[in-house]
Amino acid sequence: MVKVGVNGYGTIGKRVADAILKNPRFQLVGIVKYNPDYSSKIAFKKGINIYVPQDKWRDFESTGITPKGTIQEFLEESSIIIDASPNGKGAANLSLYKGAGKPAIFQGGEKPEVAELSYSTYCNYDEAFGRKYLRVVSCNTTGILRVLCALHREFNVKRARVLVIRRGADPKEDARGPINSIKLESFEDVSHHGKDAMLVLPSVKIISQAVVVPTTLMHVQYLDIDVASPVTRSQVIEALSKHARILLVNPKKTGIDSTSKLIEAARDFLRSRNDIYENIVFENTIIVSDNNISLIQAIHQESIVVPENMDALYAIANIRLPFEKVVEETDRLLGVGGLKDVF
Ligand SMILES: NC(=O)C1=CN([C@@H]2O[C@H](COP(=O)(O)OP(=O)(O)OC[C@H]3O[C@@H](n4cnc5c(N)ncnc54)[C@H](O)[C@@H]3O)[C@@H](O)[C@H]2O)C=CC1
Ligand SMILES: O=C(OP(=O)(O)O)[C@H](O)COP(=O)(O)O
Repeated sequence: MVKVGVNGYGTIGKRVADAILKNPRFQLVGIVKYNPDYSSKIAFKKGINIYVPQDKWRDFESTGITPKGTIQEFLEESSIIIDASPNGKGAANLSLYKGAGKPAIFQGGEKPEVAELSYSTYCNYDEAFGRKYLRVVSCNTTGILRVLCALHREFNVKRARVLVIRRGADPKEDARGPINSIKLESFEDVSHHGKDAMLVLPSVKIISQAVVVPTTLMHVQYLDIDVASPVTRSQVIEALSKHARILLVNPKKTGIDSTSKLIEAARDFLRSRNDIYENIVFENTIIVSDNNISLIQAIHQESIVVPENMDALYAIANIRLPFEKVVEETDRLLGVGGLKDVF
């Protein structure tokens, strides 16, 4: 078993740690926690090893948590690190990983330069082998790239424009906003998603813009895509349906026409943490005209990148399986696609 450590146990780190626990190819060495908060206590009670900064050791002990070791020991005992630290902190952590000679997978909140390759399974899985540092692109970018690369495999995508309607905060982030506003994501003309997506899929011209809305459940995206030659709507539906990580939902049949109902369905389905690993494409919104395709999809920001982090582990651990096999294995262990039965 390949020994994997998770540095940072927030929204992404706790989900990736749980995914590692489900996969017999990998052993979760433990997590690094920086404060003895409620999530440290829950992880400790679940039997997960907790590594801490040396100067925080007593704080953890005084709340009843016995650390397994220090960050230095975490680095020594892990063969691969998944860095799930807050935006920008991964770049500082890189020197720790380099010092310990350990490969690492970073998240999309880091600048691309943190890693050798910005990564998204449906697009550049094969390029990830032999790399020491990978960066799984952000949640919106992952959602965009899954659709673009699923279509690119069949129809040769030429250009895409994307409007990202971005959630304001994750459910636990009670200090973020906006509260009563729809806000431009930045002062720039475009958002980072298109530029990021082009690092992974350079042959396609991708432009994105984003607004931020007062909701915590999911992002919503509008994609407008040109392919090389005319296609039909049924060809597009067939191409998207080939992939378990893209789920078509028909609002007329299911009554699901919102992010809140999607999350409720995931809750009722007893998905852990009501996670939705799949892009949810609203089937009625797929419009195809000649060589142009447009659609609206919802992306569960807290969990969408978990499958891609797991696939990236195979590549960085040099477990050389074909694309289809690694995707099937990750999806089966996480239960990706299971929601299809209820939609
Ligand atoms: N939350 C989301 O919707 C998504 C986040 N991401 C990316 O994943 C990364 C992590 O984001 P979240 O899990 O949301 O953050 P988070 O704030 O929920 O969790 C980060 C955790 O890292 C810990 N930490 C603090 N200093 C650290 C350090 N120096 N090194 C390692 N960990 C440290 C924090 O205590 C916290 O528990 C970011 O790059 C973010 O952009 C990607 C996709 C979706
Ligand atoms: O990767 C995400 O969004 P993004 O794809 O819009 O950059 C996550 O929702 C994290 O966003 P945050 O940096 O607002 O916490």
